[in-house]
Amino acid sequence: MKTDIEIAQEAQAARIEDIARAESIDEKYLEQYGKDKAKVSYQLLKDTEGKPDGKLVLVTAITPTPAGEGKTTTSVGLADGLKRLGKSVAVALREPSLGPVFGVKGGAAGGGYAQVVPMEEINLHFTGDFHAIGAANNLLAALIDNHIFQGNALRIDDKRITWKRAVDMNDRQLRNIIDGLGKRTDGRVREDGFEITVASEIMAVFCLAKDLKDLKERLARMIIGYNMDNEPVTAGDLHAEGALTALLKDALKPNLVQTLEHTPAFIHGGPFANIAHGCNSVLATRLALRLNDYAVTEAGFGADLGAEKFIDIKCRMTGLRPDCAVVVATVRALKHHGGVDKAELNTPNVEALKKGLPNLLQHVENMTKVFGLPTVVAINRFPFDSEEELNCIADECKKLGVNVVLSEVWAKGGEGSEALAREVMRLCEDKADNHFRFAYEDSDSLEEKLNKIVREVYRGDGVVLTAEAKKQAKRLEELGFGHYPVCMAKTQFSFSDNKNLTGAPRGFKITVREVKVSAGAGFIVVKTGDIMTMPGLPKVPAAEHIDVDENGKITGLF
Ligand SMILES: Nc1ncnc2c1ncn2[C@@H]1O[C@H](COP(=O)(O)OP(=O)(O)O)[C@@H](O)[C@H]1O
Ligand SMILES: O=COP(=O)(O)O
Ligand SMILES: [Mg+2]
Repeated sequence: MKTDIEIAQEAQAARIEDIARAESIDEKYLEQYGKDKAKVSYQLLKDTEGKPDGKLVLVTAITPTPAGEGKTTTSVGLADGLKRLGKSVAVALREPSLGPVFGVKGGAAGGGYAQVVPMEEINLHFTGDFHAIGAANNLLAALIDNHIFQGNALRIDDKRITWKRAVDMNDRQLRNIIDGLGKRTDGRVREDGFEITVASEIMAVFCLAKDLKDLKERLARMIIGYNMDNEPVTAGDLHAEGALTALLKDALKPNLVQTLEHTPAFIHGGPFANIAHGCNSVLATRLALRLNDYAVTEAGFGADLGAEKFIDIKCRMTGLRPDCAVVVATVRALKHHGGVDKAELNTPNVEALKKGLPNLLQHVENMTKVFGLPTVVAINRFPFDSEEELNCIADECKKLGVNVVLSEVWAKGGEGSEALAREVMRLCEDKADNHFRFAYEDSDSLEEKLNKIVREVYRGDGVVLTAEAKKQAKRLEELGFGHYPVCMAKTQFSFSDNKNLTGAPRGFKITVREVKVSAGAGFIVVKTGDIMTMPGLPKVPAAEHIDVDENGKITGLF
């Protein structure tokens, strides 16, 4: 079997202007970045106002193993399958972060014969959006410290600066730092720290902004910390929003590339779903919907994270509504939830598989009952899955009335998802079965929102706020942010806040240790357990297996 990068490098991609033409994107909206990448002006959305949108398909998954269970791969393959059935379709995905690319997980361009191309460029610098977001984040950080150095007219309390510096890398060494060292003219000494760019509030603002004006207004509202009277200080107070918007103006245009089967792919923005809201930009989703009968989009990690935030944050803010949901499940992840060690996941084990099924069933119940969406389980077939294991999942699901289809997109591309594509089309057409709802209401208090998510989605016994978190929550409600939706920052490896509690755990509480408002993004970030916004590299980083030959050909990217 060829590697992902070998398959991608052998691909005969169409010229990006031909992909755009097939999407009826007039060349006046298209800015090419080479022969196989382009940006599409958001003006196209304004100029096609009133044109009906296509159907929105949300792809989520069960609680993943660290390698991931194939949401991106399935999203790409499903879009290819819908195209094979004659539908106009696009896939809308997030841009990969260099953290996982050089860390554990690898790239985020799909896999096998269900990939977006040019895979190396998409996984590395792409069109520079993350660099622009990082620069904007760090310009604001520099303006904060410079304001203090130049006399601190806003009386910023340097013990209450909530704004972090950012870099798109897994670098634990930068989590907690002291800077401003040196001579008096070298700055003011203070505790500081970095978060990974995908956790920056600017990334969230970028992904939720509906146009350039909204982007700038949101940037101005971002709270960077508090003054000596514990009053919020915003980026607008520092007159930063104009410069930040200048840095982001071009990045805000969604990127257009293609799948191996020349299906259009809008790839834009990249928040992780454990430490951020986990969805690609609203602009990219809207473009995919406006130009096609179907838009297939992914929300990160398991349905307890990405799908919950897609619904309770992105849909709540935009009015978007999924027409159906696809829950990706794998034999290996179900065996993992059945207690099998990583080294044994390729060994057939039906008993363990059955023990892991409750994790799948809980995610399916959440999508159908908590969020009211027509749902299908896509079993993402891996090479070492046995027929007996695959039949076991299908039989158990059917016994419980769970809709399930086998997906073979990794091995076969779009041909491997035609059955899934047909089921998705059926679910989207059957509006009677769509009872979309949020997990909580705007009017719920912050603690009520948290308890509804933990009890209804995670099936926990509720939340416990530390004394510090309680103080922060009270202050945010006093400041009028209590009606904001919440963005749960939680481990992706468990419904609980303990990554070792696999399967469908019960009898646990979620400990909230920090509550911080992202006033520009319009939600409250709730840090649980020991979740961190600056991941670290593993013992053997993927970076060690990446190389480039004398002709510039990259190997080892996956
Ligand atoms: N059916 C499959 N067989 C083999 N490898 C797969 C399959 N599906 C996905 N992968 C690989 O697993 C990893 C995670 O896939 P991805 O689609 O990124 O998952 P997610 O989006 O859920 O994190 C990628 O390296 C991808 O190539
Ligand atoms: O935010 C995480 O996204 P994936 O689940 O696609 O890795
Ligand atoms: Mg993915």
